[in-house]
Amino acid sequence: MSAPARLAARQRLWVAETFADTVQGEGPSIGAPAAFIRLSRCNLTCTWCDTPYTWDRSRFDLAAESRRASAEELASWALGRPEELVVISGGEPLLQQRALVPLARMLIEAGRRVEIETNATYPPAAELAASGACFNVSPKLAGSRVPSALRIRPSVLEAFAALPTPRRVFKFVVTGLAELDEVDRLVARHRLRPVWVMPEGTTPEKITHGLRELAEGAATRGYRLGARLHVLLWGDERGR
Ligand SMILES: Nc1nc2[nH]cc(C(=O)O)c2c(=O)[nH]1
Ligand code: SF4
Ligand SMILES: [Mg+2]
Repeated sequence: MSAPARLAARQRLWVAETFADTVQGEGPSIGAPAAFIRLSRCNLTCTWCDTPYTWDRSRFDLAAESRRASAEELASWALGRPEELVVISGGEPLLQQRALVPLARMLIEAGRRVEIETNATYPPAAELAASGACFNVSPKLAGSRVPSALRIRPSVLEAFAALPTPRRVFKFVVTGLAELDEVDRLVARHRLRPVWVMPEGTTPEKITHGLRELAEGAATRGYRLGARLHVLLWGDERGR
């Protein structure tokens, strides 16, 4: 490793948890065995968020819910695992994207695939986009109850849309059939393709019900239906 690379590898990130022995539950790699690095902190406050321990100071002690770890330490944990896919989620991982660059690079150089889950409010830095990581870009809808100006950033959507197709997909958590019209408007306005929609929910029953509700509307629009497979398998279990 060169001296600048060694320095970069020492950059530290706020981490909520690392876990493996699971599958990527969302998006194009659904079903793939995956190791997860969940970063702490988020800039949004979605009502239905299933990881409030990464951001909600009113309910959680974030100092107790997170630790600082270097990019090198996190890469070494993931490279000690057999899973080929490493998913970096949060929280909002792009809040810490400077330190994500060396992490993504180390993983990809070692032959891993990296997917970054993002809420589409921060544009990807050129170095991160060039690292070979793929982005599962998930803009939030009105059902999140986050004010529109905070959750929809047109220039960010356009920056992701400008990346080569295999590097990013757009993914929407939908709380009901009516929200597909809102997805349509965003998709048309910012030319977002390919699109995955998946039902909101933290129980297998709710996901199954949501899938049935969305199936026809998604197919008509040419959207892919995503299950949130980990919820079908393990419900709301943490670390899955
Ligand atoms: N298995 C599993 N797959 C996931 N894909 C995206 C997740 C996320 O929390 O962003 C997630 C998660 O929490 N678990
Ligand atoms: S953007 Fe994601 S992590 Fe942040 S509050 Fe919304 S659902 Fe939770
Ligand atoms: Mg999750």
